[in-house]
Amino acid sequence: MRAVHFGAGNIGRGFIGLLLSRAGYEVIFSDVNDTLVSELRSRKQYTVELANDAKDTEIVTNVTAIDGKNVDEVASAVATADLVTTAVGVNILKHIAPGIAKGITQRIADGASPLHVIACENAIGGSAQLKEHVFALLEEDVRAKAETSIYFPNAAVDRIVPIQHHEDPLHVQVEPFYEWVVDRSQMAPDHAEIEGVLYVDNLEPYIERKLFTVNTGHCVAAYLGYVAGFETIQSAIADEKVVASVRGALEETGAVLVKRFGFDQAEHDKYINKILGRFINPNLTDEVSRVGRSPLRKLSPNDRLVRPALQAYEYGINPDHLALGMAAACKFNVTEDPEVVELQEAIHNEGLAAAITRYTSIPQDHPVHRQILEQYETLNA
Ligand SMILES: NC(=O)c1ccc[n+]([C@@H]2O[C@H](COP(=O)([O-])OP(=O)(O)OC[C@H]3O[C@@H](n4cnc5c(N)ncnc54)[C@H](O)[C@@H]3O)[C@@H](O)[C@H]2O)c1
Ligand SMILES: O=P(O)(O)OC[C@@H](O)[C@@H](O)[C@H](O)[C@H](O)CO
Repeated sequence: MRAVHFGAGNIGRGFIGLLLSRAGYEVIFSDVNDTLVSELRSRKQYTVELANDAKDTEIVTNVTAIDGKNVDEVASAVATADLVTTAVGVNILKHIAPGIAKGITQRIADGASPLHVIACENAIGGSAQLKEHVFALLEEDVRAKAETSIYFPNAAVDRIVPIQHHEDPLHVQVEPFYEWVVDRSQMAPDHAEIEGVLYVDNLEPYIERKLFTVNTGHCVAAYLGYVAGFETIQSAIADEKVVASVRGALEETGAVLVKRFGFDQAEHDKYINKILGRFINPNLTDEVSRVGRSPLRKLSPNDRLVRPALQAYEYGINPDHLALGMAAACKFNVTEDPEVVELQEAIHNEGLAAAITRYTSIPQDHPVHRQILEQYETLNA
């Protein structure tokens, strides 16, 4: 069995590639990073190290790579693959769509078997977004056939993999915990199961619980940690004020999740504590610059801050800590990040109120908008 996985980065090597290799797939990574591609091609294996006290390691074998910049090479790999997965970043999905579309066109012409394409990105409906990009590039007759033979089940993936700083560019350190949940209702009826993946009939509670707990808590810690002068999540979360605000934000998203999905409150409280424990992991060093990266994506209407804050408001839950997180995002000034530069320029040129509306879509007369401005003033003070 062959899997083509887009993105040989942290989660690609440290989680998806590892699980697919363990499950018996030959994993063909497609990446635009020449070093990663040539190292994977020549060595055909790499090491994953667990961030536990024993620093356990596992060698991932049966892997190789192709140049993601070469659309024909990508298309040929997709045309003959048994599975396609991605972990490139949700904003990059449109850039990998041409190779996937060309590969689907080839495999349909060859009469190949049905295919699952699973986007493992931090987003609601990641695979559905990829499908839209891909289908927009297909000829009408191919699109009609692809509708019944190419499946794009949505997924939720959870494993903290920081930026790596090792001599070996392939070595990757990961936290011990992982969870990969795939929406079975969007798959072919006789689909093969990957060991280690949880298949569910309704992904919504899983993806929202993950995104609005792990990722909401993470980015609130990153933004408030940055404002308080901390460089890592581990040092930020050790600060009493930061952790109290993170917990506050997770109580707000938790109240929304309990109402929306009927989760048991006590179970959800345990889930929150478990997530906070993962953030603290002393064997990991996770920089606030990574966790807060792409603030415009994180401030967008369907993402980890705005969506639960507006849902909270609708339910009569005060999203004060989420507003604080959004205010802190507006102070996140890691200038190597193009989204930070754009946000800071917008704040400078249009003013904070207009910039918040532009990126969050929250109108200026909305009470949550007012809360963000108030929290920004609190941070100034
Ligand atoms: N790191 C984590 O803790 C974590 C956990 C869960 C989910 N995620 C999600 O996984 C995705 C990847 O995150 P990451 O941390 O691994 O990022 P990363 O930057 O380490 O990896 C992304 C990889 O994609 C490659 N890439 C970029 N453009 C490409 C293209 N056109 N074709 C092929 N490859 C391309 C990059 O070169 C890089 O190697 C994101 O959506 C992220 O939200 C990350
Ligand atoms: O990858 P992002 O930028 O969406 O979010 C940054 C982190 O919160 C994220 O990568 C987590 O480490 C991960 O989602 C844990 O499962």
